[in-house]
Amino acid sequence: MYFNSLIITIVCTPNIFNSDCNLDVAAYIDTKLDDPLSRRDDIDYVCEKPYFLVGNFWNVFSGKRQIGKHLGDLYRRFDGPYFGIYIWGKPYLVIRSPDIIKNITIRDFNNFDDRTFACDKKADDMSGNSLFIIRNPDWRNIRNKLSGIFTSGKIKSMYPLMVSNARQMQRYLLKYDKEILDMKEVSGKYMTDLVASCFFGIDSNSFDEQEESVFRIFCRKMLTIDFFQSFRLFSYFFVPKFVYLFKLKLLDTSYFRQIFLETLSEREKSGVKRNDLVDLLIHVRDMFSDENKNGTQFDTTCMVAQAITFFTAGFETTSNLVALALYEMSLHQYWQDKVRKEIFEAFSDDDSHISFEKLQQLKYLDMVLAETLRRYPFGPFLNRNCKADYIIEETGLKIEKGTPILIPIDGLHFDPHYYTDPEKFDPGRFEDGVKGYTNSCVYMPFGSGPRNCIGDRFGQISAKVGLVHFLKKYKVEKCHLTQDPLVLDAKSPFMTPVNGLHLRIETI
Ligand code: HEM
Repeated sequence: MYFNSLIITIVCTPNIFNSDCNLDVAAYIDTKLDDPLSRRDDIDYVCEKPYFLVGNFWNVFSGKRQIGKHLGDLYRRFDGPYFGIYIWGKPYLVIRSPDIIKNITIRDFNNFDDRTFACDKKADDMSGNSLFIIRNPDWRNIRNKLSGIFTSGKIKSMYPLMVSNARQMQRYLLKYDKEILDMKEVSGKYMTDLVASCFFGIDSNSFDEQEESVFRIFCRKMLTIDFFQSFRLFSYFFVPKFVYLFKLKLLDTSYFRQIFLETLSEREKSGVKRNDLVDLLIHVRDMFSDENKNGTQFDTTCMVAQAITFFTAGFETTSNLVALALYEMSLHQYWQDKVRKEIFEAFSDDDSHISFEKLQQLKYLDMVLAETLRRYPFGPFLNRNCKADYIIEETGLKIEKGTPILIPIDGLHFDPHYYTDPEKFDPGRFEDGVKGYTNSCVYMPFGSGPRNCIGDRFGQISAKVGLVHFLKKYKVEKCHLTQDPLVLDAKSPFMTPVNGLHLRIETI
């Protein structure tokens, strides 16, 4: 017992790393650790026994378990509305109850409107201005300005660009009839070209086999998780002090910044319009050019930061979704046939294209995507910072100001209370859509509340365009290189397969 307390004291000491660490919560969790799985009579609160420095994340830091799955494991070990864990000496409150999640992310959002990530404009003006990371009041100001950027109408005007990219993928695949391909790489190329044309206004020609596209090389480089990248990501997520101390940049985005600025200057000189994100951001910047309140002017730096954010937040998430949907359909041919039949029926008589409107009516494709996102939510947990002391009314627990909150999406998505036979790939469970599940906060692949994903519609439409064009011409099958069950990359904070996704493709 004494040893436990000693360890906890040492574990809590590295608050030098976390000036905003909430010591009261730490003390509260300490009192519970004599019997880590015990409960207090008055409140339903249990916590995990932490280890020196790594807290409850040894499996994650040692590369044994993907972070989302690890949080899911913890979720499954406990019941009750929440539990506590330590990460790098800092206490976190993990919420299990959908009702409390709803209150935190929606009803009482004003008290939880920031994420817990490091945000330092001086260390990194790109991530420091990014919508994903920026804190309030700046976030609210920028999100309001961007609210109209991904409406159905705006996405529709980018639809021809998306279709043109999907056709390039179709043509490229012709050469690989009856061969095994890494579909993660193919969907990566498709999404690279799509974001390059829709967000940066350039053709990146990733399917050109003569010479690898420079844009694609930089995309891959930026997203490769080596030791330093892991350290940087980890610091941004869990040890903000390192970011401020070492002036760490979240990502090396200098190439993308240069490309965006070149396109911007060309557009401004020529006045040419392409209905893409560059045009939309120019419009937002010009519309608010007079405003200079709160230091959140939407200037060129802020504009470039959003373009890079949309690119980083949208590219890998969507290409992952495309590849994983194909993977699941290769294992479940019944669903592949059902979706393909629906696609054939939706194409126009001349067989050349599917309209933007019809794309939205593909019910079985929607169900397959919803189920794929349930099984593999790219960002497997949400996080929120508690702005001021807050009482959970259901239980009376006081969450102290500054406490970081985690919402374990994997845990909820695989909870048999909410999903019958959760391990089974069953798109049929979404026959009536996802709304019921989303409203009750048990389905959150795009997050929850006002700080949810701003690009969810863009991501889903881009994925659908790619899949429709793929399935119209090709079948996918499992082969001897296909992982079954799928192995997730434990080194990545995101739910992405390790070593690609190899499938056999065949022309129809
Ligand atoms: C399948 C595709 C995608 C998935 C699964 C996904 C998932 C998510 C999740 C889980 C969040 C956190 C939400 C929260 O904390 O409540 C998020 C935020 C965000 N996503 Fe996505 N996303 C996808 C596509 C996109 C695309 C295509 C874009 C840009 C065009 C985008 C831009 C963003 C941004 C900017 C945020 C931060 C929003 C804010 O803080 O205001 N995402 N996304």
